[in-house]
Amino acid sequence: MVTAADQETRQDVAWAAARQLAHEAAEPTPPVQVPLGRAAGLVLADDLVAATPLPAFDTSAMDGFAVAGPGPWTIAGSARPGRPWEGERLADGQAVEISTGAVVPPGTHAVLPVESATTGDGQVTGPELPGGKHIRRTGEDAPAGTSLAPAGAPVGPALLGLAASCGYDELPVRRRPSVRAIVTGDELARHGLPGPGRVRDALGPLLPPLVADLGGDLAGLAHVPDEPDAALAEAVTAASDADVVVVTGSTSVGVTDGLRRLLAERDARWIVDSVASRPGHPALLARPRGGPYVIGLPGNPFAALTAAHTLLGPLLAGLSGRPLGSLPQAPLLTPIPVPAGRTRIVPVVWDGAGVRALGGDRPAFLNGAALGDALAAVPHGHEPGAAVPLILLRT
Ligand SMILES: Nc1nc2c(c(=O)[nH]1)N[C@H]1C(S)=C(S)[C@@H](COP(=O)(O)OP(=O)(O)OC[C@H]3O[C@@H](n4cnc5c(N)ncnc54)[C@H](O)[C@@H]3O)O[C@H]1N2
Ligand code: MOO
Repeated sequence: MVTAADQETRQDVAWAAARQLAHEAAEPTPPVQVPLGRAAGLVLADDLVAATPLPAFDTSAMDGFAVAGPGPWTIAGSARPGRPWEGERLADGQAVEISTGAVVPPGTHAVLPVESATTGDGQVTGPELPGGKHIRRTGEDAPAGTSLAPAGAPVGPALLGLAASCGYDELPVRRRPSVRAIVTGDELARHGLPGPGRVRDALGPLLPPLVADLGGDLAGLAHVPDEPDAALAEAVTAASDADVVVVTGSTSVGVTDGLRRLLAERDARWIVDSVASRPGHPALLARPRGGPYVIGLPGNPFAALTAAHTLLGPLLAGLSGRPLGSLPQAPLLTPIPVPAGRTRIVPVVWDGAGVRALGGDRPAFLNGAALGDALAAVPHGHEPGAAVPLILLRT
């Protein structure tokens, strides 16, 4: 439970509140206009509005005959996509051979599909059709001026196609925020087997795809020794061209964990200074005066992964103008003990009507997360079968 005093100090912030605070702290990057071909994966900076009615003209939904009045009908020409019928208005008793997607001539009552039509001697016959049958009317999908997607919507394949259908050549978007990562730890090895006093760096390989999944552009990743403190200070200064600096393995209170000392020296504004979650408790988010946002992820790899989803994901969403949205939920079928006042983050897999905890989730062990479909955020007092929020790990 977060008390008013905790909110003031930003310590032990409840897990859901930490996500919210990280999102709210972000000032969105400025909008830019980019050609459609470069907009995929970015976020709309403005509503996407239909400039014309959609469809923009009455169009045939079938290959067949546009007919006027009761049959039989005399065939008076043809209408093809991009090549409308040249007459002015179809008179009763007339028909025009028409293709799907062609302009429906004025005066048309309905389109008779070719499968229902009988032709001969320049005439066509067929069953009586209700007015408007097989005609897609102007503006039937959306009248001009309709807002089709709100600012903050991610630009995916369908949105790009929709924008093109509306006649857009460029879109107003926000660029992906840039991230620089600093991995600290004198014990870390980047190749070969772990052994006494020697830990393989798990976060160097984990961070680039994670940053991309969370909506950022990783501009660089540096390995920095624990001591002296000046090494971390220099690395953070060198990373200040990014929107966000992520530092791993320096969040705790030991002599080799200098991040909090550095943030104090730089008069940083605290946004989150530890989260009431397990793992990921020492995670932090602060902003030194005049510098980029700084996120501290715990050195334990699974703790770092959960903390990135808690703080980095929402911060990047806010920077790119995406709403935080509510998380999907599913019943968690496995009993999970959760200490009072904490949220446990556990890897889960889909299992029929709900999700099942996988295990393999001690703070330094990524086995469960490597195989999981999602991370479940489990509150204190959870009963098996009750729904919990999920952070999806696969799409
Ligand atoms: N007195 C206290 N000590 C600790 C506390 C505390 O509240 N009081 N919190 C513990 C928790 S919880 C965590 S999590 C860690 C966080 O520590 P740091 O972020 O400062 O990280 P380190 O101490 O450097 O490393 C912790 C652990 O993780 C290993 N590590 C570090 N980086 C990597 C990497 N890139 N790849 C793989 N493994 C890594 C490191 O060897 C340590 O074993 O603090 C606790 N202590
Ligand atoms: O909470 Mo730490 O983040 O246990 O590993």
